[in-house]
Amino acid sequence: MKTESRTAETTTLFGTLKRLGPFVKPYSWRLFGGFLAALAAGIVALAIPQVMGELVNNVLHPGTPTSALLWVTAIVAVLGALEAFFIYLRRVFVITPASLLEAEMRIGLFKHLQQLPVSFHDKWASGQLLSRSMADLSHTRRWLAFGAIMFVVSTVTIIVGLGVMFSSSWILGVLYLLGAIPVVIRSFYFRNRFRVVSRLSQDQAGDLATNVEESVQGIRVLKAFGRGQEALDGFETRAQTLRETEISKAKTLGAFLAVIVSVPEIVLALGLILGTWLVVHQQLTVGGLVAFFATAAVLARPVESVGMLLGMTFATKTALDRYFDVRDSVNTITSPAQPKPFPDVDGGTPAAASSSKSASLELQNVSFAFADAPDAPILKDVNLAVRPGETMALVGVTGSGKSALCELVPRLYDVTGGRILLNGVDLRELDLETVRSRVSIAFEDSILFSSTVRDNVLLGAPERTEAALKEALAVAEADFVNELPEGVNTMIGEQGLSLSGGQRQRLSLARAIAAKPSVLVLDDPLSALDVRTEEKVTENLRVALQRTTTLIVAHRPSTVVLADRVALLKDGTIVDVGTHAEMLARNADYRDVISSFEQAPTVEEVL
Ligand SMILES: Nc1ncnc2c1ncn2[C@@H]1O[C@H](COP(=O)(O)OP(=O)(O)OP(=O)(O)O)[C@@H](O)[C@H]1O
Repeated sequence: MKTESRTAETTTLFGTLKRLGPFVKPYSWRLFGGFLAALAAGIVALAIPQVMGELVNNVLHPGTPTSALLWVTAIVAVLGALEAFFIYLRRVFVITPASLLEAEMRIGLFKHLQQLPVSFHDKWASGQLLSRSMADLSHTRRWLAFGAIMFVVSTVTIIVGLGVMFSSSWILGVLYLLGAIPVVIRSFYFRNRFRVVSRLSQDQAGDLATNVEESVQGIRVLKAFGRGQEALDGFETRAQTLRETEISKAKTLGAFLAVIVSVPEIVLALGLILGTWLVVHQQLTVGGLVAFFATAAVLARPVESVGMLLGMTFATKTALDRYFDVRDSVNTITSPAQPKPFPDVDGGTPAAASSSKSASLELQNVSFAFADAPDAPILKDVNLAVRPGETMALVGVTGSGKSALCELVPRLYDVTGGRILLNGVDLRELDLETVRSRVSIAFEDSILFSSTVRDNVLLGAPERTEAALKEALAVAEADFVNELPEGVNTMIGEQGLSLSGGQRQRLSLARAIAAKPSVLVLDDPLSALDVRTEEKVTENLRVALQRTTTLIVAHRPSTVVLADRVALLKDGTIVDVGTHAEMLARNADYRDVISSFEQAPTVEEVL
């Protein structure tokens, strides 16, 4: 299983939230408007108890005219309506920017994922990337639209409310403030514990998503081998682990909430005793006591929600840390600051340099090791020169590094030593996009996207014409597309029609051909074809790609024979290059490899 790098918890809450700044900046005025609206709602809510205090002190006494009573009631009702209006206004202000910000961050992440090298994707499990781009960003949106604003507003409301309480009675105010001490102490413990447990739960949710994805992708294998129960058991264990973490998270929050809710209640009970004593000793008016308790009642909600909002803020910090883990991953395969123009060996002007002009391909002392095994190079001191327009077959036993070598040519990985030249220029000195438009590759595992046959084949084509489509399909012997329900407009891929392995390979090959590359790299793209079709395709390729430099990984003598020359890869290096006949005559290793291709499996091998 892929294990992405989980960064240690080194960032502070402020440090992480600060990184939202550039994303928030375009919407700062609207978010500020939302904050003001929420603040106004809080202040209006606080004004209601004051009006009630006035009511008790100055209005409610024997002989009060009904009109005065109606006036006060009307004021309370208007204040209530105003509070509701400001809450509505907050939503209007923040919902659009928060959802836009979420979409932008998501698109930014996707763009970054597209740019990151294959070595990054080798390490990171898809479920982790999925949960970071979906759940973590939804969490951030909810926090921004509600949590952040309400956290600030609740804090301000509590501070203002405390001021109001002090103005009613400083003794009661001090009592209320003393209640904050256990809450503050508790919140430190809460912060540390909640941070750990919320990170754990978000990571485990990502692992679970990976688990679902792998099981769905491998459903045929699980069914065929009767391993459904095992997969279910594995999933259940992970789901249970996540559930336990969620419970632990809820318990942590619950324990904190218990303190944050019960302490003010206890303080209020003590306040009632003290307040009554103060009223009896005429150090406080009845109206003042009513206003104090009404304010405390209004503060009960922000005090309670501040705990929840703190939890939400820490969970958002975790979500953002997870998001930036990916955004901070450095793209190691980039264009140089000043790329050289693609060298046009035919001597034409750059404008005339069509992408279908062939180029020479040369590997000079190339070595390569995967990032997770830097001390075990797959390729060592590889030297190989493919002339413009030449077809070079690459032959070697399984696991000898043929695919690794192929993937170096379009810079899916970078060499760890030596260099690869296109028309004499190091790939790393050329613009990356240019390299990838000049080099096209077809893999053994053909990946098709949920789209039409046409879109899949013309994915990298410089001209998306009918002629280019037909030509590529013809060379790849993919005439089966005419039999599909809607021909080239038939939807294929995960959301469309399923194709056989050989059909998929031919479409993948057609895609590489339609790109009209200068260098075509074919990493065993014919392995799923029957021998006759493979021969036909190889023959077509020879005719159609006369001007295209081709490096083809071959597993069948029929393909090798049609190549101009063959290179033998052994122990991570090219040990011999020559025509098929020359190699057969002089190289015992080559004869071994070729005969292993031809040999029918023995009874033991079959069993
Ligand atoms: N991402 C990776 N990280 C580490 N090692 C890898 C990675 N991908 C492949 N390898 C290893 O590199 C070696 C060469 O693999 P490669 O796929 O290039 O061989 P190959 O010659 O194309 O094999 P085959 O003919 O079976 O396709 C293998 O030992 C393989 O296990």
